Amino acid sequence: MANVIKVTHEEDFHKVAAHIVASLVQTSPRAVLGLATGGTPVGLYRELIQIHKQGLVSFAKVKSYNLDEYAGLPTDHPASYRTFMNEHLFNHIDINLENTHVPDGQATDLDAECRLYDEMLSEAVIDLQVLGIGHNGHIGFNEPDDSLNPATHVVTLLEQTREANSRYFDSIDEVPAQAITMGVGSIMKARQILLLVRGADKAEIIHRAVTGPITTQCPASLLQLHSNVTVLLDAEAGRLFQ
Ligand SMILES: O=P(O)(O)OC[C@H]1O[C@](O)(CO)[C@@H](O)[C@@H]1O
Repeated sequence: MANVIKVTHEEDFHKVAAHIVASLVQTSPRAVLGLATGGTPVGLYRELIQIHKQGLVSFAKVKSYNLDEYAGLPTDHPASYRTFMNEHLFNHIDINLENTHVPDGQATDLDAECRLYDEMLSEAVIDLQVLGIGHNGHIGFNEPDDSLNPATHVVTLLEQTREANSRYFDSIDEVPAQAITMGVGSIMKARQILLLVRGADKAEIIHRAVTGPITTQCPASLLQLHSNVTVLLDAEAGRLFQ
């Protein structure tokens, strides 16, 4: 059963999330973080930058692994997840960029890139994996399906996901059709998971993921099998929880 935390005030959402991440790094300066992109963790990263600037936490020895990256998008494209991470976090803290890992969506052999990413992951246990959830229950880019791939793999994005993410592109036609994503096996291997969920439009899917059946049709529901999951909800996303 996940530890569900519901916050009333929006600003507290980001502060609580940042407190969880920063406390870990303060006690374990060599922590390995699994990081997520999307709109949800932007406030968390903003708070972490603040805490770092106040001299309260250093990321100098931290390693990070991101969940996913679009296939075929140049690394320096404004909507690439590498650009997202650099702009929203890495460029503003003392992390060594060489210790940050995002799958290379530009690799000519994407399957080989997936194997390489898995090899790196197998050498590093993720201490804390930050996650968001898609409207269809996806985590990373692991879309609902009859079966799920546990390892890093190339995924064809569902139309619904491309539509949701088109806000970062000039038009939906520019959203790549495919992405590389860490698999659910790698996600589940993290020692601790912090699932961040905001907004009324996520209320039903997060309720289903936490209290509904464990099914590959809602990849986030597999997190019910993990022993150390914190689900952080804002008031709107948590409206179906008592
Ligand atoms: O936080 P958002 O923008 O709603 O995105 C939710 C999820 O969708 C993804 O961006 C992938 O579409 C995930 O990386 C993220 O956790």
